[in-house]
Amino acid sequence: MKHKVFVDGQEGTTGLKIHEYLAQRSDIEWLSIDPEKRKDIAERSRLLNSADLVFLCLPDVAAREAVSLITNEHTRVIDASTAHRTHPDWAYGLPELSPEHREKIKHSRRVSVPGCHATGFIVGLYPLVKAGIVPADYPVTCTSLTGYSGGGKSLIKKYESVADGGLNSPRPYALRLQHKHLPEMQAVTGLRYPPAFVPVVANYYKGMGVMLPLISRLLNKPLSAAQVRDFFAEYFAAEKFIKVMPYDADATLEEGFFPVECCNDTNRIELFVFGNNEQILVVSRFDNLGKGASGAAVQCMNIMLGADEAAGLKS
Ligand SMILES: NC(=O)C1=CN([C@@H]2O[C@H](COP(=O)(O)OP(=O)(O)OC[C@H]3O[C@@H](n4cnc5c(N)ncnc54)[C@H](OP(=O)(O)O)[C@@H]3O)[C@@H](O)[C@H]2O)C=CC1
Ligand SMILES: CC(=O)N[C@@H](CCC(=O)OP(=O)(O)O)C(=O)O
Repeated sequence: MKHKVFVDGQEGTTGLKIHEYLAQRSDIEWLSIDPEKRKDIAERSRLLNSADLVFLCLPDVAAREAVSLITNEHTRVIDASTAHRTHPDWAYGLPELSPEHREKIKHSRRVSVPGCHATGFIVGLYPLVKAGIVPADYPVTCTSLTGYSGGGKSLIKKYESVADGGLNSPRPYALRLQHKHLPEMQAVTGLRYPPAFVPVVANYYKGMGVMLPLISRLLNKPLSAAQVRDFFAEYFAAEKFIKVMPYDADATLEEGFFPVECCNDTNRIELFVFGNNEQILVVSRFDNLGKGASGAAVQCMNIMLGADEAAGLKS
């Protein structure tokens, strides 16, 4: 039996990528919308209600609207937007966090795909808070480097338009420290206060490095960087898409510099721990359009449909 799948927002960055992932799948019947009608509410509504599963690859407002257009009990939804990530009735689409997260995704009719920055942050912090190593009131800071495709069609156009130019150097943004991923970062990890989070976008297409510094003596259990690395290795041992890198990871650097594009075109997160007995730096590296968006959405779909979780995805 084929599963009928519709992507609302099929012409966008995330939607096109999902199509790429699913085009060769023999278990999927693709319901396509006439590009001319992609914002026609009646046509969207017809397709949303005809599908077994829909991906919402839309701005938040349009994603909320799409959900309101679904009037049957059957259609299952995977939303790539920020709209439902902390909604208690929605599953958070990061199955690697715990068996409970994976189970909730499997049985849910509504799944929200994590934000790209949030993905790297939560993978590095959730296990440490859960184990009581990082206290819930820890003063967490984070800096995250992303390629410009993270900003969707409009940012891609801006970076790639010769006329605009002038975007060569990295640009920190969300400097009011109120980035839209903060609610999920705080809610999913169980932190008492939101982190001080600074994203930086730079002039390359895709690839992320999310950096989370910790000070050992401020932890509940003052582990060294090497011990934190071993903790992660055990925590994620069974996970196909999370690769905990060796502690002594200098060999993976380029003359001391950290390359952020090494996981591009995969659904893999590489988790590094650098540092010493006092200072710890947790870094996650992944493709913002892979595990940071479309790859994660397809992984959730696989879980929901009872298919091989890794089907069509590169680890
Ligand atoms: N890019 C990334 O790395 C990530 C993106 N996301 C999230 O996924 C969602 C999609 O992002 P992305 O693909 O990058 O965005 P894009 O801007 O590239 O694509 C969004 C698409 O939605 C279409 N659209 C807008 N409004 C409507 C509407 N009312 N009805 C139907 N279609 C509509 C747009 O149409 P048009 O073609 O006319 O512009 C466009 O094709 C966003 O919420 C984003 O925040 C999440 C994680 C990472
Ligand atoms: C470079 C850039 O602008 N990136 C986007 C994040 C992309 C993403 O994860 O968006 P969602 O929150 O919708 O998932 C931003 O920081 O807003």
